[in-house]
Formats: sequence, structure tokens, C-alpha cells
Amino acid sequence: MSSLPLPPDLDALDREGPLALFLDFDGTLVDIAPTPDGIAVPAELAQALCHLRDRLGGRLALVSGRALDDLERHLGPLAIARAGSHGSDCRAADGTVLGAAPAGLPETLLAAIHDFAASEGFDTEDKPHGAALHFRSNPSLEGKGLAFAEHFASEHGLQVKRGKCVIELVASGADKAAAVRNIMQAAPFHGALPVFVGDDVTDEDGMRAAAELGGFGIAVGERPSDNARYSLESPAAVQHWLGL
Ligand SMILES: O=P(O)(O)OC[C@H]1O[C@H](O[C@H]2O[C@H](CO)[C@@H](O)[C@H](O)[C@H]2O)[C@H](O)[C@@H](O)[C@@H]1O
Repeated sequence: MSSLPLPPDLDALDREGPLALFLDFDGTLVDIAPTPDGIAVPAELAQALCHLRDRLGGRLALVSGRALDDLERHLGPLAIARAGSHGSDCRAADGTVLGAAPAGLPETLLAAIHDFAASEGFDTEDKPHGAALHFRSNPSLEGKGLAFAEHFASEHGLQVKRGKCVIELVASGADKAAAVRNIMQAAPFHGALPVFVGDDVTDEDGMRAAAELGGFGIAVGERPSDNARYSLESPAAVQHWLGL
């Protein structure tokens, strides 16, 4: 159980001044499942998020480690500001690219990561802007995956992202802090109070950026957070807090 307090009521926060809400996806809006495609996404979630976007004057963003096309496969087309692949691919609600155009990993590097994964028994997840080595089905693979990823990242100028039973390789410079900063520079977010809600270690970057811009973070679940001011115990509690 987190020692952080519950966040204030969302309407009360919004009444204090314009609020910009950044939501992580896995472990925050939906429960963690055995596989990336095994998540249970409530049928009404996408529509409820659109209502929330309207309630916040458009200042709602999804910030995920998933690729944006993967998010849309689960939620449908998104007319919501969004960042995928850990901030590599940032878009305004109308699809306009925000910040640097996303860089993909070269095919040769992807092939080498796939070869390693296949030989060691990792489940891989194809992403246009990175590669994920999943080991939820065999946690004993973690050490081997991390050693490979760190060596591979230093050889090829990439960075390693840790997550819940996943190790990811993405282009250098991509993180959720950059996503928050890029989105906050654009209308209608600019000048609002950023609040970042997330459950995982990569969400700490987003919370830190929110705090640097005068806002705060909300940690989801039991993982201790270095940057959150408040906490919510589960995706169900997040959905309730958001009024979804
Ligand atoms: O930033 P997020 O939206 O939280 O995405 C983080 C990663 O989430 C997904 O993997 C995680 O959730 C899966 C489904 O619950 C689970 O099976 C896996 O073990 C978790 O690591 C997604 O597959 C990754 O691409 C995201 O980076």
C-alpha cells in the first residue's frame, strides 16, 4: 500500500486553473495481463476518454510505451493528443507530429534483437520505434535480457527502458519527459498545470517533467515512486478518479 495520499478531486483541480492530464496506458488505464495482446480494454473506454478530453478543453494526452498503431488497435482511432513508443512518436489530437519526427530502429538492428530473443526464449513485440523483449512467461530470463540489452544499446547508441517483465531498446533521447514537454508546448496545453498518472518506472520521467512545469505526478499501484505527490491503488481507482 502506497504511503502517498489520494489526489484531490479532478473537478476541484480543474477549477483551480486549466489542467493538462497525461495518462499512461498499461497498468494505469488497463490492468496488466499475461501478454501485450491479452489486455481487457473496456468497450466504452475510448468514448469515455473522448468525454474526458472535452471536459478538460482538449488537454488530455495518452503517453504509452506501446506504438501508437498498437494503442489504436485496442482503442480505435484516437482524436486525443498522444505519444507512443516511450515518447518517440508524439502527436497532437489531429495527428500532427509534435517535436522531432520519429526515428525507427534500422532493420539490421531489429533482426539482431529478434535473433537473440528467439535463441533465448523471449517473446518479442514489434514496434516501429523500438523492440521489446518480454519475459513474463519466464522471469528467469531477466538477467540475460538486461545484459544483452545494455551491451547492445551501448554498441549502437540506443537506450534501454525497463518495465514490468519487459526490457526495451529505443532510440536515444526518447522518453516520457520529452513527450510531456512537446505536448505542453502546443495548444491547448500550453500554460496549463500538467498532471502525469502512471504505474511504471518509465512514467517517472513523465512525472518529473510535470513537476518541472509546475504540476505533479500520481503513482498507480504499489511500486514506490520518486516523483509522485499522490497515489491511486489500481487502474480501477484511476478510472473512478477520472469519472470514466
Ligand atoms: O507505457 P505503458 O502504456 O504502460 O506501456 C508499457 C508497456 O506495456 C505493455 O507491456 C506491459 O503490459 C503487458 C500487458 O499487460 C504485459 O503483458 C507486459 O508484461 C508488460 O510489460 C506493452 O506490451 C509494451 O510495449 C509497453 O512498453
